[in-house]
Amino acid sequence: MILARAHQATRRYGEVLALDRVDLTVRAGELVGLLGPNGAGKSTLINLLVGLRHPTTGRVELFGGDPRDPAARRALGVTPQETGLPGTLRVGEVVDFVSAHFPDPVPRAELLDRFGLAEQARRQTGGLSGGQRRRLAVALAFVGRPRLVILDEPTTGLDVAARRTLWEAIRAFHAEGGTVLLSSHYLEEVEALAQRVVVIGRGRVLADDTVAAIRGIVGVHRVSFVADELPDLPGVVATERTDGRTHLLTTDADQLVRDLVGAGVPFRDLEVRPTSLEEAFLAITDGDRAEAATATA
Ligand SMILES: Nc1ncnc2c1ncn2[C@@H]1O[C@H](COP(=O)(O)OP(=O)(O)OP(=O)(O)O)[C@@H](O)[C@H]1O
Repeated sequence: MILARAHQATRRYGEVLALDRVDLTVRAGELVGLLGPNGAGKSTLINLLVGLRHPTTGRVELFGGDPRDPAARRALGVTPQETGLPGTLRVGEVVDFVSAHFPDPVPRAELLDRFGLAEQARRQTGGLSGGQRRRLAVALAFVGRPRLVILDEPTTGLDVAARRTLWEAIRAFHAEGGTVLLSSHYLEEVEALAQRVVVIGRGRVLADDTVAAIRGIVGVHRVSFVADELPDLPGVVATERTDGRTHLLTTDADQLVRDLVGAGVPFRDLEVRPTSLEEAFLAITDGDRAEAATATA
């Protein structure tokens, strides 16, 4: 079942083409990561899907209806990139205020506990740290037991521990059958949470696939080991040396290991792993940039 959909959605802001014929489908039960550099169009796409903006051309649907129709947004939870909280209200009061809009809200204590805010229930939101405020803003998206949650860069500005608390809460929601679309700059975050990744660059969808497949598009592996001297080896894309280890990036790890053995290199602690999503992401967006430069030329 499709919960949110963009079909050939284009959005212009004057001269700026923020989204260019974007197709995106989010099905029930999915956890989809929206990944892209600054200005790629992630927030614009999210704003179309949640009904804050309308496409210049093309179509968007939410639960089969028009996102600008409040009825279509009933089972939606959203945390935009920037949110404001009334500074003099206590955390618990803010939760109660939002809860009052829903027929069967998550109990206050349960929600705050899930987002690591139980101890802050009586604190005024104006006195919270930036990270605590952000966690509260994200928690509010979950109050009404939505079927679909859309989060625009939920963990921006959070430290490692706070980010992990948020990841756990998102994972728990997904494990209970919830659907999530989240945008992120943190490639590590998308890798940790999402099954599917949609990579956006300059308003276009560059890739829409599993994390493994996105890595596969680039197909680069990292072969690392400890060795002193290295002969010239074919098929090495890049060489790095850190902490006494040599890291070779290659498109054919099997052949590279055969070559190392064949050349009699006395290596130890061999490790072969796929490149991180971050490396894949940089390769895709660099490719896109190169393509654009060629087109311009
Ligand atoms: N209200 C607006 N008026 C004019 N241009 C806009 C507006 N909103 C966004 N843009 C432009 O549209 C493009 C896409 O912006 P958008 O905020 O969607 O990107 P993003 O991927 O969310 O970026 P970031 O990761 O920096 O939040 C950018 O060039 C941005 O400057």
